[in-house]
Amino acid sequence: MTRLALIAHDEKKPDLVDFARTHESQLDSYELIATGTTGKRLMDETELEVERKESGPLGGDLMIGSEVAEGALDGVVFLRDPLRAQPHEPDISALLRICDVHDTALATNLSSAAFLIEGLTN
Ligand SMILES: O=C(CO)COP(=O)(O)O
Repeated sequence: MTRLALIAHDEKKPDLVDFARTHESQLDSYELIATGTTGKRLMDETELEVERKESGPLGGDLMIGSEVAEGALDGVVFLRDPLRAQPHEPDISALLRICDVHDTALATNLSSAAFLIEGLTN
């Protein structure tokens, strides 16, 4: 089964929820994981089932990165806030890096996220 991670920084969470609603039937056929607060928002605001990891600043990005390293994930949608520095920037960099190390599909904005899930379906 396709396993996809969904993550968004606070300013981008509404965009991710909208994205998840738009693609809900497709996402519903995947195993979804998310960082803590993102996962809660998705579960509260859509019908999707999401396995929640720790919140990003508490290690959630690293937990998702470890799944990438294990080859357990088919893709990562990570709507980063490009306009604000995050306290856990090293963890964010680590996640992006490990996606590149393992050639795991990674989308960091909505346009590429749409391509990513289209690609996962085909
Ligand atoms: O900070 C995050 C990703 O770097 C997201 O974490 P939350 O989903 O817990 O807000």
